[in-house]
Amino acid sequence: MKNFKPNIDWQDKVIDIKDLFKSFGSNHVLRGISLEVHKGENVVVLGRSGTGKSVLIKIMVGLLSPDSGEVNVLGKEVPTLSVQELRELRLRVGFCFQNGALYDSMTVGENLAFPLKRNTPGISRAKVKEMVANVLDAVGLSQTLDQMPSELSGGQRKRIGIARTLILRPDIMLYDEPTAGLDPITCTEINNLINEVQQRFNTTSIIITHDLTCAKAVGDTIVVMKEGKFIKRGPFDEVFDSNDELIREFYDYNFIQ
Ligand SMILES: Nc1ncnc2c1ncn2[C@@H]1O[C@H](COP(=O)(O)OP(=O)(O)OP(=O)(O)O)[C@@H](O)[C@H]1O
Repeated sequence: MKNFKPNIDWQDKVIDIKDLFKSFGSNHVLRGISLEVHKGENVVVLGRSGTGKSVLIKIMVGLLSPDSGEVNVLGKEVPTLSVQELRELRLRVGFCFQNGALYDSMTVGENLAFPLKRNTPGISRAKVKEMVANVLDAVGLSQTLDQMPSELSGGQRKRIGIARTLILRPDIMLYDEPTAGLDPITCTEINNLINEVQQRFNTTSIIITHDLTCAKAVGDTIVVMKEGKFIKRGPFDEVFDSNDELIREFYDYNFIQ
């Protein structure tokens, strides 16, 4: 449970998706998805493998186009955007990859400086240094500045991956399976970090996961996806305090893993 009250603006829809459909040939992946995400809200998308979570995320940032439906992200109708406009949008939507996607040949500090230098032409060395130090402090890993990624634990790599996304100060953070492959204690640390990011930077986040413990710890709202549709939506306790056959099935599946 969170030890703070998230500052969510329920009037401000940062993501507004209506009746989204997407098929690949005869594979009908998204079958009428609607989703509202508000400023400052952590929304968890729970669903088994292959239900279309990644397809949904890709449509949100214009990497795939929908067959029909509306996709509004940060006030922009994504399917109508030009290549340049999509580039600008993607800078405001930070994607945290499952494995952190760090460059093995660069130190932690260089890994963090890289996106900053690439996306902020003319930024001074002093400013880069300051921002790298700030973001490392935010993820609690200041001591790793000069280390190589290979010297980090799995959990530390995840934290640095999050820091590397955070350094561009995105409006939206997308976390893809943030706790996959981690032991329970490290999972808790990552869940805490996701909450700290929400509290400290007031970002809006979408967290894709199969992990119910993670969903419970970080989600203000949980949406459960099954066969291309959202079958439930609400706070964790509401969604899982349910005798609904479909939800029980998901719950049982999760704990057998
Ligand atoms: N570019 C594509 N071309 C054709 N089919 C695709 C494409 N991208 C995804 N799919 C199909 O869409 C379905 C949903 O895939 P998706 O990757 O979104 O699942 P997921 O819910 O993210 O699963 P996981 O949790 O395993 O990552 C799958 O059947 C996949 O094969």
